[in-house]
Amino acid sequence: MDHLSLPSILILFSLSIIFLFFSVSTQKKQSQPSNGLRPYPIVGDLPQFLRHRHRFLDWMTELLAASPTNTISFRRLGNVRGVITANPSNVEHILKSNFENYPKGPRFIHHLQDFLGRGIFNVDGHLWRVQRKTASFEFNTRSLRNFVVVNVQHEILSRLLPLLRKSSRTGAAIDLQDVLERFAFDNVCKVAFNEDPACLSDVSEKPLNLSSRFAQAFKRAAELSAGRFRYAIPRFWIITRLLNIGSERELRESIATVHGFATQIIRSRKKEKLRSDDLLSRFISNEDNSDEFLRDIVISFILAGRDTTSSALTWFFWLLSRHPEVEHKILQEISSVRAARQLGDNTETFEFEELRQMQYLHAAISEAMRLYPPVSVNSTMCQSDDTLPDGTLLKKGMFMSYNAYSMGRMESIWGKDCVEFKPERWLDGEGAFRPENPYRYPVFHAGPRMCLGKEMAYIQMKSIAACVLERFMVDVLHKDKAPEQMLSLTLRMKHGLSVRIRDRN
Ligand code: HEM
Repeated sequence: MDHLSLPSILILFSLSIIFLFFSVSTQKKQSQPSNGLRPYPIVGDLPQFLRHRHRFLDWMTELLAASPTNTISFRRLGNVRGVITANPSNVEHILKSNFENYPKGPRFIHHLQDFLGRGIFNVDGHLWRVQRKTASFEFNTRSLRNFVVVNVQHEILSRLLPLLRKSSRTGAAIDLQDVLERFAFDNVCKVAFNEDPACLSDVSEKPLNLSSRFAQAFKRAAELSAGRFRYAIPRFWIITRLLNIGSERELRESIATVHGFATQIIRSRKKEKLRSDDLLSRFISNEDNSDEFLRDIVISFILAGRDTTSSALTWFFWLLSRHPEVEHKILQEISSVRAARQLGDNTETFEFEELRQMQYLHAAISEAMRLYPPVSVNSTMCQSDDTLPDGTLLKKGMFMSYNAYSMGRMESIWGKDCVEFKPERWLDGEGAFRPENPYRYPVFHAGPRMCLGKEMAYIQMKSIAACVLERFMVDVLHKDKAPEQMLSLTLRMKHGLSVRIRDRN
């Protein structure tokens, strides 16, 4: 509050009163139910959203499951209207068949623009196509894949395993979510621009250098930018940004640190003319790309790869703690991969080909993401009036979202056992992994904008899971209580995942 001046307090106070007045005065005047939601005049479905905020995804799932076509419409304050679906035909329609009609749209882009600028994650149309073309070419090169494998192995051997070993000796509880987030950040920074923020190294041994300041600022900038989507009054953040107060002031400072650091690296890399296998070096070779453009690309990639794998693995380890039979099968698979090794090959981590052979582990991680998709809800904007395959009408300017979390829990897609954790559902008779249609399982998105880092993500997740489980037992504290969810840009555990590490031998 120390940044708030008197006029800004008055503005905030008046707006709160107006908002409260509308919420309370319209409580009794409910209109006809629409798909399970009862919109109030002016404030729309907002009171219901607020009431179920703490269990938002499960509430949405109940509504979507109760709707005959697994699709509902909603209306927020200020006549912001939209549709949410868990219906694969609708998802295919918006992400592929009628892709051009469903861009991210100005609302999404505006929220993240200060942070992401014109990076791939935050643009539509021509700007997106140009970045996508270069990026998808690079993501399909063997040299990038090797670069990822080597960096993952290095982070596991030099930081993750020593940290867990130390923790197993002391017996102290650690927050596994935090550890995995630090790992993912180090790793994606190496891949994006060959910088090592060393987030996972022992904090006590590390002075706060420029890259760790970058890491801290990046974390805050991502949290605060995501927070803009959660305002009860949409676009209210624009006022606090204008006044440069509260979280918007902190966001501005964090973004300045992130942008400054990235620009400095880009300039020195251009001057040195040193090339490596990271993504920045690959984009820099096109001399038409400005520093600002390169900065935006790098930041978008870091954001895309930062909290996604850590979110998936955190839920995976929690699910594993409740399913020892799955852990047992993973361990059997790891030992058979080890047993098949050539004599003299003693590397502690796993090569790409060995990871590829771990089909059951692949299934178990995919199954964890079915129940807890890192990007749980994703939104587009309808560009011109349209009708979805299930008959739902959409008007120009409405949101069109799909809910991957609910889709993972739809009986219509996965059958009666849809809420159970069963990696076997992904395997054929021979035990080989059977990929699912991406419109039924849009965990990595689908269609022309599908995630570019999927293979990179599996390399990272499988390497970590295999190396950790082979050596340690991960005892989750309070494992019988479902962790509270926190919906940021990714699905996180609100209070982290407290675990104790024990040496398996
Ligand atoms: C478990 C891990 C991951 C999951 C579940 C995941 C999921 C997704 C999803 C749902 C989208 C669509 C987002 C949107 O349109 O707003 C996306 C896009 C993207 N992902 Fe991933 N992702 C993962 C890891 C990664 C990694 C490690 C990278 C690489 C650094 C990456 C790079 C990208 C990029 C560049 C896009 C934008 C594609 C475009 O707009 O054309 N992802 N991802």
